[in-house]
Amino acid sequence: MRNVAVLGAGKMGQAIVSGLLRAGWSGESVVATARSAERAAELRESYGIRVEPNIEAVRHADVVVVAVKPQDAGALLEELAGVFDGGAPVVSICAGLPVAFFEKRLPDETPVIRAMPNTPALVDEAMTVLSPGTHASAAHLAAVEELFKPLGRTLVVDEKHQDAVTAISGSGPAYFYYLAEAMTEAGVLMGLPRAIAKELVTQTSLGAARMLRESGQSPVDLREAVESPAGTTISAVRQLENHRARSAVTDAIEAARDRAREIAEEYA
Ligand SMILES: NC(=O)C1=CN([C@@H]2O[C@H](COP(=O)(O)OP(=O)(O)OC[C@H]3O[C@@H](n4cnc5c(N)ncnc54)[C@H](O)[C@@H]3O)[C@@H](O)[C@H]2O)C=CC1
Ligand SMILES: O=C(O)[C@@H]1CCC=N1
Repeated sequence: MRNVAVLGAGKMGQAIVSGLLRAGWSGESVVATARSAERAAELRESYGIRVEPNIEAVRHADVVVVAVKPQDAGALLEELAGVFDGGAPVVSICAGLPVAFFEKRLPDETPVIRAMPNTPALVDEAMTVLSPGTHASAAHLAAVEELFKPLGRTLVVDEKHQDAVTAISGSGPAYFYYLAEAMTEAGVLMGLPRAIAKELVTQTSLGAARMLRESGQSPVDLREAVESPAGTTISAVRQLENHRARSAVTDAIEAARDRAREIAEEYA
């Protein structure tokens, strides 16, 4: 693939663009679209990429990434009707919207791939999960996977899992930031300077994430190794259990999954 078009380069689209450029794509090969002239200028200046109207952007694209909000996807596809011939694979990162939403609105046999990345793409640590649509061949899927690989890790799952994926890894960074915020505030409450509390939380998050990745141990084993008998950690964990934190996490993630399902129904 030589040319990629990112339609609707907002927060996630911009993260993808920045990752592609770090991976060696030239500014000439990446075209983005934006709704305002200010945003277009900002993208051109920051990344040296081309910013064009949607109908121009798709013309020479070898892959088209739809990165608008789900509620804007229908209007965007209407704009492309009669212009986009369906020759290039279309990758949707829209939460909730099924492959069928795109297949219904794009030319017959357009290869569509549903993808769920996350914002750590900005530091090449994204989790991107891909699901091929009806007309996406193994070659299309492999090419799109190659596109996302430099941004972090990739996985392929059946589309039926995408709402759960969205709830876990798509939204997931926000849950960690929420915990990081709460831990930092707790440090400040106990008298730590905010900058020190933040550094403690940040390094502890990184260390814990690397242990999960590199130790081969389960989260339970890793937690038990920190919990000394009658020690400090078990006292904290008892409070988390008392406050039903595990149940809150499960309910929160189910709510994200349910919202993805609602989005599909709202915009079908
Ligand atoms: N923010 C996140 O962490 C993640 C977001 N997503 C998905 O990515 C998509 C975008 O989300 P964000 O980047 O957070 O939203 P955003 O609002 O920052 O970006 C969307 C951009 O699309 C632009 N846009 C809308 N209609 C347009 C059109 N017709 N032509 C050109 N530009 C248009 C908007 O002006 C905006 O800049 C959503 O569908 C979301 O579900 C997926 C994974 C993670
Ligand atoms: O909150 C959202 O709807 C998007 C999808 C996953 C992350 N952000």
